[in-house]
Amino acid sequence: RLNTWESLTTGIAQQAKGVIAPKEKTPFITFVLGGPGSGKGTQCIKIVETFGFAHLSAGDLLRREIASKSADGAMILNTIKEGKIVPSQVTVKLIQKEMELSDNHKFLIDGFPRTEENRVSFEQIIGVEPNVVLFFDCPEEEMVKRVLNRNEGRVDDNLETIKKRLTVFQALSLPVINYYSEKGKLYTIKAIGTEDEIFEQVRPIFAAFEVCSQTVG
Ligand SMILES: Nc1ncnc2c1ncn2[C@@H]1O[C@H](COP(=O)(O)OP(=O)(O)OP(=O)(O)O)[C@@H](O)[C@H]1O
Ligand SMILES: Nc1ccn([C@H]2C[C@H](O)[C@@H](COP(=O)(O)O)O2)c(=O)n1
Ligand SMILES: [Mg+2]
Repeated sequence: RLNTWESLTTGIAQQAKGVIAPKEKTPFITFVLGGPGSGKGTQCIKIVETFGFAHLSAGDLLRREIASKSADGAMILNTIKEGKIVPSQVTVKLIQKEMELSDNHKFLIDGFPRTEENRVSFEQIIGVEPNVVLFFDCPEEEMVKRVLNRNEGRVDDNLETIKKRLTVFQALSLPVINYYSEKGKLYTIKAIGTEDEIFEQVRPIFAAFEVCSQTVG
């Protein structure tokens, strides 16, 4: 059986379904990390507009499962309300499905990996490592202010859950960020200022990769 890496590269999964042309380009994967409210989703929209990535938000995929009342929906809802992390197998399978369905080869995977278990599970199931890891580094006070002002009706946008999410971020997500720093893949963005000012730190990172891919051919 082909793993996702092979099927993404060759497009055989899509060809078998007879709907999408073979994928000729190697996947380019960016993980987008940062605490709750650090501005990941906001900046992903700008990256998509400017650089044509497919945006896969792990949180959005999990919320979609809740809304569709799938078998895992109730468990996911309780986990998110508690500010905890959904078992990796569930989240990675949702990401895998989206990657296989996409006809893009450039993926922004937003809010993932949140834990070492997430990270290892992605490597085992998808069989590939990220090319770039972005870290939106934002002071806690600012993150809390932004989340409380977000007003999108999210079940986790309340002070009690935000405090739990910040604790989980410090304990479980920072080690993942340190791991990628040691691997030389981490790009840290100072996530304060206006959305446009922050994007001006993000833009050159992807612009450099665009130049590289054009040079290589
Ligand atoms: N630079 C900024 N200045 C002020 N507000 C911002 C800025 N960037 C984003 N916001 C706002 O802050 C809130 C949180 O942003 P966003 O949803 O992008 O964060 P996130 O990192 O995706 O959070 P989460 O992990 O909870 O999904 C949103 O209401 C957004 O409009
Ligand atoms: N890798 C992930 C991503 C998200 N979740 C759960 C727990 C988060 O608090 C919630 C919301 O995610 P966000 O929209 O803030 O990225 O979804 C998870 O368990 N694992
Ligand atoms: Mg988000």
